[in-house]
Amino acid sequence: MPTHLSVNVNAIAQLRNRRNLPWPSVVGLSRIAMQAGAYGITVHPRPDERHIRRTDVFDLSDMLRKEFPAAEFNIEGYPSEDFLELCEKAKPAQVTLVPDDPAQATSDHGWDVAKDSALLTRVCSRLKARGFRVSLFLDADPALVAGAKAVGADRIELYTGPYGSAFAEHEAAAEREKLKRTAQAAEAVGLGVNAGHDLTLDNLPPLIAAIPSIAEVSIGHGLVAEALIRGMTETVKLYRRACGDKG
Ligand SMILES: CC(=O)[C@@H](O)[C@H](O)COP(=O)(O)O
Ligand SMILES: NCC(=O)COP(=O)(O)O
Repeated sequence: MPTHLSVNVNAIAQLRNRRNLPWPSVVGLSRIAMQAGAYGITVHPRPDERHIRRTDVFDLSDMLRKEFPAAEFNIEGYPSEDFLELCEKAKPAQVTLVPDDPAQATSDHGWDVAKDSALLTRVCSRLKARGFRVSLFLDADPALVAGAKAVGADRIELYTGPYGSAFAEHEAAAEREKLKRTAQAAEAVGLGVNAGHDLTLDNLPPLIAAIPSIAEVSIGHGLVAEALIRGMTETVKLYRRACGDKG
């Protein structure tokens, strides 16, 4: 089975939030992503609503349920009471638990599953009782896998940030190897494997070639950057025409 693509729309919300205007539309662009064959949509609503707002979560959940009933809606975040209640109301297919501090600029590490085992056990059980798949954001370290299994997660999400920022090939190869060994350890104990953070058109194919069993990747920043590049030529032509330029 090919690796599923979940499109993370945080960056679209961040661009929209620059103005008090409704574009670019998070729901509209998610619809386009789904029409293009994405498997699902990912959001990471942060407590300060710097990008995804609570209302986006409900609007996306409604749109996907009505227009793409087979789509996977994936909500990521730190399991505060507010976050858990948001998930319970929005009813995603998957919740990805991330150990982020509210002030953190972006996700930059996975769970310390031993230290947070009581919290994670309680939260996995609560979310799974609602029928949501639970995935735990984890660093590339096979030693962490037993703890993820023990707290009751269904999947792990490999944190690929160090891989995404390793530009020298020998560094990328070393990171890929750690990710591969962690994925193998997870599969050996029956955990599914997702991956995400700073994946791009360049670094994704070698990752999938090394770990073909990755069930799902969630990609936002690189994908949205690529969409802007690929749409620029056509858009400038349209604006030139709007200026009356017939050349
Ligand atoms: C959990 C994870 O890897 C993140 O990539 C996250 O969803 C990105 O968050 P920001 O878009 O806020 O940087
Ligand atoms: N779950 C990881 C994710 O959604 C990736 O986001 P990004 O780093 O590609 O923006």
